[in-house]
Amino acid sequence: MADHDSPRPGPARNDLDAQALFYHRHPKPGKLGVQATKPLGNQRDLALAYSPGVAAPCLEIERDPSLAADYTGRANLVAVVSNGTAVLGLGNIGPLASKPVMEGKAVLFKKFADIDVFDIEVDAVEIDRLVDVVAALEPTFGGINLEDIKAPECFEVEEKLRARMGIPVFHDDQHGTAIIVAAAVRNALLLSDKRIEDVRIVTSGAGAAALACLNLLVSLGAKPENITCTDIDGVVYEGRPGRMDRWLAVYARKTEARSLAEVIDGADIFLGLSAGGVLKPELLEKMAPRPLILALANPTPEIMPELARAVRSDAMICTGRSDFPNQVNNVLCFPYIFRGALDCGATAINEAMKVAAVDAIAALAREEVSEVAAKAYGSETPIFGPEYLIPSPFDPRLILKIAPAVARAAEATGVAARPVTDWDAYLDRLNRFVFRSGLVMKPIFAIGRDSGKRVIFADGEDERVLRAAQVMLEERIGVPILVGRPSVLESRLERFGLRIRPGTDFEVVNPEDDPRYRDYVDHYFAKVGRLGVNPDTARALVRTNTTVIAAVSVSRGDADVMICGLGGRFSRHIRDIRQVIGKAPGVRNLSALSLLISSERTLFFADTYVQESPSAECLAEIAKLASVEIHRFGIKPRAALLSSSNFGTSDMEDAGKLRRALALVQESGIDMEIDGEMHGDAALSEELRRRVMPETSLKGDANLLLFPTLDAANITMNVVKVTTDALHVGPILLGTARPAHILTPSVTSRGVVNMAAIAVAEAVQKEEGRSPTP
Ligand SMILES: NC(=O)C1=CN([C@@H]2O[C@H](COP(=O)(O)OP(=O)(O)OC[C@H]3O[C@@H](n4cnc5c(N)ncnc54)[C@H](OP(=O)(O)O)[C@@H]3O)[C@@H](O)[C@H]2O)C=CC1
Ligand SMILES: CC(=O)C(=O)O
Ligand SMILES: [Mg+2]
Repeated sequence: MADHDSPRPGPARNDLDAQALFYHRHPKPGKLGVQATKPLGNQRDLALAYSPGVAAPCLEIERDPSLAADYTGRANLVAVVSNGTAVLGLGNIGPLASKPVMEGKAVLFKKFADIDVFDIEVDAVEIDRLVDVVAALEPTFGGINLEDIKAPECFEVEEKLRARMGIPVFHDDQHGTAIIVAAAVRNALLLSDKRIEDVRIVTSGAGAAALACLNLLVSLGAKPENITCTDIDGVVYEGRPGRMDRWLAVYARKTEARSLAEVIDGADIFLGLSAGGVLKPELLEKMAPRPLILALANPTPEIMPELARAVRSDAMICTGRSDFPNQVNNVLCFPYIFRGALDCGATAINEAMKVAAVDAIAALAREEVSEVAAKAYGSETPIFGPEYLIPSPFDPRLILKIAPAVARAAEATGVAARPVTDWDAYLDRLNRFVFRSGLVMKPIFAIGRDSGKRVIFADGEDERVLRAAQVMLEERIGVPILVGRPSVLESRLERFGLRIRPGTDFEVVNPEDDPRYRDYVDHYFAKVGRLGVNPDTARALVRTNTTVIAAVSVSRGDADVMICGLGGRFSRHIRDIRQVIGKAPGVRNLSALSLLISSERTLFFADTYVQESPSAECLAEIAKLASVEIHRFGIKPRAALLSSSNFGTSDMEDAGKLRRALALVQESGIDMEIDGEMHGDAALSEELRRRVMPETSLKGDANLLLFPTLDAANITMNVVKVTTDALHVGPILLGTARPAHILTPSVTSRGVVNMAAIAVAEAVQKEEGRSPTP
């Protein structure tokens, strides 16, 4: 094994570490698995997948190697390769310890661009050994993403591999970072009205990332003579003793200056890719007007934005972190540049493709933000300016802009082995990916962030709620109020290693002893006194029934939204909510919507929990309420009324009911795509649907499935959930006067957070009077 500079044994050092360890360990160790993409259910499948059938594709590929893209997963498979010599800011921790980072990169590739990854940690510090190992992997992969390999070795490793391999080789820490930096520089210079040819650049850091950034900036017009590098030993000057390889020598200057303080005078751009805190605020005073400060060291930038801002109010500031504006991080680039490269069978990622990525990213920040993209940014639509120089990593347009730009550049420069032929179909495929990825919840979190909405949890003592409450506080998506006994809450928080504490971090409603008890009883009795509940029972329920307590709290305005149902029967919880919170004005019936997010689709189902056999009127109302909810996710609802009858093939009572519901929705003038009654497969395939109903008013695949009965909806939803390994979000209770949701006993803590976020988003939009309307 390699020598490791800084082994870090021992227990978690802080609360985030503890959570990260738990996250990586449960429910299965690690972040990755392998999934089969073909059925293997019978003897015939086995004969096709393996011997003897597998011989046919083998021989085809032997005859024509390019067919590997048609018969294997190679064309969508990238190796994330590291030898662990420069892992994030952790240094040389070795290949084994780097594995969580490489698995992490793999997950980002998959989530943001649907690219499959094998993470390859190689025990090889010597350049030639590493190069030999990676080059020998060419038959397996469509691309190589080198990661966290230290400078200057990384330069030679990449150079040699690019020369030897016929697939893209891309050192992410160099070029991914450089592309984002170049996009930020381009936009900042537009705002400060400066030309790249004229600007003076000073770096802190002269490693993999810094030198690659400078090379790209020079190729875009920056003048080498306007650039000065500094590193841990100060200014990089000609003849300096110590490391002076051919990559660094390009930027070694003839100068008597020896420190950052001596060279920052008049600089337009500070490029920090070194270590936290190295840029002292007083140095900023010397910079040119409207300077750009790229303080990109992770996790602590070279200077914290607030310190920089205090000295230079005219500065534009970027960091590598997500908690400040202008996050310059290579995650904004590597998934999409590989997407474009793989989709055209690129044999390399060349300069033109990198520049295309820079152009696409920079232009995206200057574009007006669409309604859907705005959801990635929270309630405030970003406007191009000093606080928004580059897009957020969650901007759904990134893949749609960068991948095609890169593929076009590959084609134009002759490195596309399989050029895209049908651009409309390609863009359509990328679009569909964006909306079926796990980013579905992102707009909901963005709406609720920093809203300060108070979420009361009836099951405050439940471990899942305690974990969820901590996440909510960290993610700033609402202020939790927990119904529970303070001593129990304290001891459980301690036991689960959670940091939050009652009183300081969240409010508690103690059912055994709360000063508001009498007021709550009065409030409750006023609601249920004429529903068969006598005063004694009301008093007892306000002590013992935590759903009643939460509902009264929301009804009185002590909380904005409520979450219950982690235990007990749905029917009891909904009775309490009905009685205390009631229905929204104009709503005739409460109903429930469930969301399933799988790798293939995002599907909403209704009514999964409340109305046993909804009437046509009720179904029409469900369609309308569900449509409002789906709009909140930034998704355009496309509804299908499902039946065993396909456009009039049956006269069964339920089929007639669905036809009446369709007519009611259409008559009501609601602007939504809806059709039916139809079979489930016709709903999910426009092609099948058009075969029997060419005039269908529903375009594409339905994403809202409406059922004639609760049984049908609930059974289908659960079967789909298990067979597609989907994430269930819900049930989302529709039609209440204030947001109130009843979870199911199998919910996870992540499910609790998701539902709290949905409730908060609903409260925010209702308050703003801009609840999306169909
Ligand atoms: N935001 C983003 O997307 C990315 C951020 N980074 C960040 O950039 C930094 C460098 O990464 P990378 O280039 O891969 O690493 P390297 O190890 O290749 O380079 C680090 C460079 O920083 C210099 N340096 C270290 N400490 C100091 C200091 N106290 N003062 C001045 N210079 C110093 C080093 O000098 P010497 O060689 O003499 O020690 C070296 O030149 C890390 O903090 C990393 O987190 C990196 C990639 C992407
Ligand atoms: C962001 C990244 O790749 C790094 O810090 O190494
Ligand atoms: Mg890295």
